[in-house]
Formats: sequence, C-alpha cells, structure tokens
Amino acid sequence: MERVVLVTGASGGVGLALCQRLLEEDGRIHLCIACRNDQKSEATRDLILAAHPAAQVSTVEVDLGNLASVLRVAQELRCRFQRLDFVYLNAGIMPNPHVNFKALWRGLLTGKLLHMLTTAEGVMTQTDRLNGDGLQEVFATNLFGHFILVRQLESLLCGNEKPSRLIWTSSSNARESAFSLSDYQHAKGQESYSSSKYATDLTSVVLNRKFNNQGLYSSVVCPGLVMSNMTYRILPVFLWKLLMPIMWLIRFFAKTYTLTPHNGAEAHVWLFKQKPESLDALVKYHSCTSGLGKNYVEPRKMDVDEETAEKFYQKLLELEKETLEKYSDLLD
Ligand SMILES: NC(=O)C1=CN([C@@H]2O[C@H](COP(=O)(O)OP(=O)(O)OC[C@H]3O[C@@H](n4cnc5c(N)ncnc54)[C@H](OP(=O)(O)O)[C@@H]3O)[C@@H](O)[C@H]2O)C=CC1
Ligand SMILES: CC(C)CCC[C@@H](C)[C@H]1CC[C@H]2C3=C(CC[C@]12C)[C@@]1(C)CCC(=O)[C@@H](C)[C@@H]1CC3
Repeated sequence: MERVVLVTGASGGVGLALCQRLLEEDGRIHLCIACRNDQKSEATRDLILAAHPAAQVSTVEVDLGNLASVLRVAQELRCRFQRLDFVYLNAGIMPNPHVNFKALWRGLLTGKLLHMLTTAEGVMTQTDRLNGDGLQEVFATNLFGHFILVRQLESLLCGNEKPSRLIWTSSSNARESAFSLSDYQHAKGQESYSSSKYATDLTSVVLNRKFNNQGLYSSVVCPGLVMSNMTYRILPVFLWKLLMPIMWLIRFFAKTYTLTPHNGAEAHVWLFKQKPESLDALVKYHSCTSGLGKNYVEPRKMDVDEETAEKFYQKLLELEKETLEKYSDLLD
C-alpha cells in the first residue's frame, strides 16, 4: 500500500520544493498538498504534475491561522484517508519584518557577525497582531493551527502497523530568550517568529514523549536561509538583488545559507529516508550546503528544557480545550 504524505504550505518555497523532491525519492507515494485556497491548490498540483505526470497528488484547503478551517480540513482528511505516514508541518509566516542593520554592524565589530547572519539573533523584529480567533497570528499559524491539526488527526497517525511521522519546519532563529511561558503567544514582545519556532521545538519534544509508544514520531528541521516569498518580503527586491552575490559568498563560511528551496528541503527529504527509532528527539536537523553547492544534513542538539516543554504542552492542551468548546458544532 502506498505511503500517504501530507505537506502544509505546499504552494511555494520550501514546501513546493519538498513535494517535488519527495516524488523524486519515491514516485509511488500519495502526496496530499495543503494550500490556503483552491486556486493555489490547483496551480500547485499542476506544477507538480508537470514534473511528475504519473504522481498521485490530491489537494486540501486550509488556513492554519483559522481554527474553524483547521477543524474542517481535519474532518475531511479523516474521511479521505485511513492512515497518514508523514505529515510535514511546514506552513509559516513572518509578518512585518524589520531588520536592525546597526546590530549587524555591531556584530561585525564584536566578532558575532557570522552567528547573527545565520540565526538573525538580535537582528530581526516583527509586528504581530490578533487573528479572527483572538490569538496572536504568528503563534496561531506557525504552531497552534498545526498542533490542533495533529491532535485532530491522531486516529490516522497513531497505532498504525508502521510508525507515522511528524516533521516540523522550525528555524535556527528559534530562541529560548524570545519565549516565555507566561506570554507563550508572544503578545508583548517583538520576536513572535523566534518565539513560535522555539514553541515548535518544545512541542515536538513533548509529542515524542507522549506518542512514541503509539507509533508516532516527531522531528524538527531548519531549512537554513532560503530565498522564498517569506525572505523576499524582508527587504526591498532591489536590495536583495544587490546582496545576492554577497549571500553566495557568505555560503563559503555559513553552511546554513542553503539559499534555494531545493537545498532547503534537504533535511526534510533526509528524514523521509530515516528510521524514526534512530532519531534523537532533542536534535534539530539542519539543511546545509557547502560553498561548492553540496547538500548535507547536520544534526544539532536543541536548547530545550524538558520541564518547560511539559508545562507549555499543558498550556497548549488548555487552549485546545477552549477551542474545541468554542467550535463544538464542527466536531463529529
Ligand atoms: N525561508 C527561510 O529562510 C526559512 C524558512 N523557514 C520556515 O520554512 C517554512 C516555509 O517557509 P518558506 O518556504 O521560506 O516561505 P514561503 O512564504 O515561500 O512559504 C510559506 C508557505 O506557508 C503557507 N502559509 C502561510 N500562512 C498560511 C496559512 N495561514 N495557512 C496555510 N498556509 C499558510 C504559504 O501559503 P501562501 O502561498 O498561501 O502564502 C506558503 O505555502 C516556514 O515555516 C518558515 O518559517 C525556516 C527557516 C528559514
Ligand atoms: C547577508 C547580507 C549581507 C545582509 C542581510 C541582512 C538580513 C536581511 C539577513 C541576515 C540574517 C538573515 C536571516 C533571516 C532573514 C534575513 C536575515 C535577517 C532569517 C530570519 C529568515 C527566516 C529564518 O527562519 C532564519 C533561519 C533566518 C536567519 C538569518
């Protein structure tokens, strides 16, 4: 029986490249692409089929920043499939980004420039806002929508003959100092992206603890710095054009400058080929590209405190309970 693979954020960037690369690895999978609306789904499906005419590609529509939409898509997936083998939780946003060039300059003087260029620590801020569900938009889209999706798909993910896998697209921008348990949606700060990615790392750690015994395994990856819609929105296009030669040069020193979505999907594809039992739940798998363009994967221990992870998980469960009460009419 073919493996069923669901990819969120499949309409472009890392998600689209991942879909293409997964079909190159195994043309027999059933690929289900999740996009925000049916035009995007159809356009993405056509693009994928143009390169892989014999592939089995189906589509679902979901806005991960809208809980009613997440509950509806979960119900649809439960009707359509009996099992999901891989779920790539890849969709993500970084709204209203702001780059602090002075900080980069200080980094140059203090010898921290390379670290800043690869993690954006102290370099980037964002302005977040509330979404229609009354949640902080970045937390809701990058983490909570995906969390609800996973929980609603438990019957397709747990207790199968073979283990099922969750693969979250996190980031090397995930940072403990940007996250706080008392403000886990990051309403008060200006590093909502970093906080949401740290929250993703914490969630994956706990999911492994709770679900490995039911045959569900979770991993986190960082695609490295990829030029995608998300990054193109950070600076004006002309500036990116000017910076591009410098970025290619930086790659000789910074292996996480993968730059293309194809390279960025390296860790996602590598994980597709690994036995889950051989993976470390406390490791983030980074896509890397050498100066000469060779792709490889680097495992790096995550900076996560397991007690904080457990406390945060309890908060997610409380928020989930509130959500399900609010949308009880959408549940079976
Ligand atoms: N680019 C980079 O350097 C890095 C990216 N990442 C992460 O990689 C992932 C992919 O990003 P990337 O490919 O770069 O960026 P893109 O902006 O190209 O892709 C993001 C994807 O997420 C989808 N998406 C955004 N919001 C929603 C939503 N509310 N509901 C459903 N889908 C949504 C987008 O759909 P739509 O087309 O409709 O907007 C798009 O398909 C993200 O999680 C990002 O945080 C991590 C590290 C570095
Ligand atoms: C390279 C140039 C000389 C200067 C570019 C300055 C900034 C625009 C970049 C420096 C570090 C970059 C970075 C990201 C975005 C663009 C920069 C801030 C990310 C935050 C993109 C999304 C991620 O998830 C991170 C892994 C990236 C970290 C580095």
